[in-house]
Amino acid sequence: PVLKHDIELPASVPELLLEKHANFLLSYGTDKDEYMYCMTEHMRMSGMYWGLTALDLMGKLEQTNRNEVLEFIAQCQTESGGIAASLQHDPHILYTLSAVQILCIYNALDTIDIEKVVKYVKERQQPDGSFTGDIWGEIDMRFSFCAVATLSLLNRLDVIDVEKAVEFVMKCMNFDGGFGSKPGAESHAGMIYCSIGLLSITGNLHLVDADQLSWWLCERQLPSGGLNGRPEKLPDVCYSWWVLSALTILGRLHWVNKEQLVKFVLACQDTESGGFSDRPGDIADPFHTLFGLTALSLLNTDYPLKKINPTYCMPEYVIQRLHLKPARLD
Ligand SMILES: COc1ccc(S(=O)(=O)N2Cc3cc(C#N)ccc3N(Cc3cncn3C)C[C@H]2Cc2ccccc2)cc1
Ligand SMILES: [Zn+2]
Repeated sequence: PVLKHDIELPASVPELLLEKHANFLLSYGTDKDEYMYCMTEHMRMSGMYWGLTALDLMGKLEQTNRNEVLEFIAQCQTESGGIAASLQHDPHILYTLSAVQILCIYNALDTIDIEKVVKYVKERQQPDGSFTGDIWGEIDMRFSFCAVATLSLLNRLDVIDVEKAVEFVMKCMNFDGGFGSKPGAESHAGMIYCSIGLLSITGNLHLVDADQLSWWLCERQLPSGGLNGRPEKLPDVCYSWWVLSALTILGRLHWVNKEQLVKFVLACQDTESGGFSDRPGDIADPFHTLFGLTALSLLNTDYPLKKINPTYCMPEYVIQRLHLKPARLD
């Protein structure tokens, strides 16, 4: 039987509904007893990072409540130095990165105790170079990226063993040129973004086979123009980010069909509520709204969006303000 791994795009797709997306994000999760507000509490810090980065790309950051966000982040830093997703939650490296990203965008790093954040991240590194997400010990290459991205944003990469960190990432490389979450795990676009991002920050892109890996990444594009995360999977707008950012760092963004992908991304807009969903017709959320906008930013469309930095997934002007120069292959 022919398995269906793609979708049909509608004949015509809407232009970028920028104002609708801004309103969708500005009002998302404000109603405290709304279902989504409760469901997203466990990842609130990341949800705020996705929303604020998307709003900044659209030039709407001044419409956000800066003081309220900074106050919330200060309250989420725990005794350990790590930062939690929400009040009374346990700290985790995922949310520590999201918090530091938000503070860099607001240019307000003095809101938290930087030294204690640095100590928390340093404590996550294992003898084999890998990183745990929190004190419970789960190892995942995503956490290596979070650790290196966080410390480099704070200009404190000196506190960890970068060479061992790179060594662990390279142990996660597979024969197809891709990367998995642990040594032996199958290649996945999200893990390729994390590994290439870490190699970009640490200046080790020479360790990968750019052609083989870029070929695997371009294989993610389907007839609908959308990108999936693994072979045989359906297209999803958030994979536009994982794949396009890695291809941009590898200097091979031009290998994807830009027109078809732009059409797919625009088809994922929710014309009623605003926001983007993973595929046309699904429910919009802040995560896919950010990654729909970052795809259009990376693809250099004529839409009025700020440039996104492919390594940090933060506005380019913020990375420049921090004097950071993550490596790219040209
Ligand atoms: C919709 O039920 C969910 C399921 C999981 C999660 S999650 O574990 O917190 N998380 C973040 C995430 C946030 C939102 C939003 N708003 C929506 C989805 C989504 N996914 C799930 C997803 C995305 N594409 C398809 N799928 C199924 C990724 C996941 C893992 C992830 C976390 C951080 C950075 C990258 C990836 C949240 C909601
Ligand atoms: Zn998705």
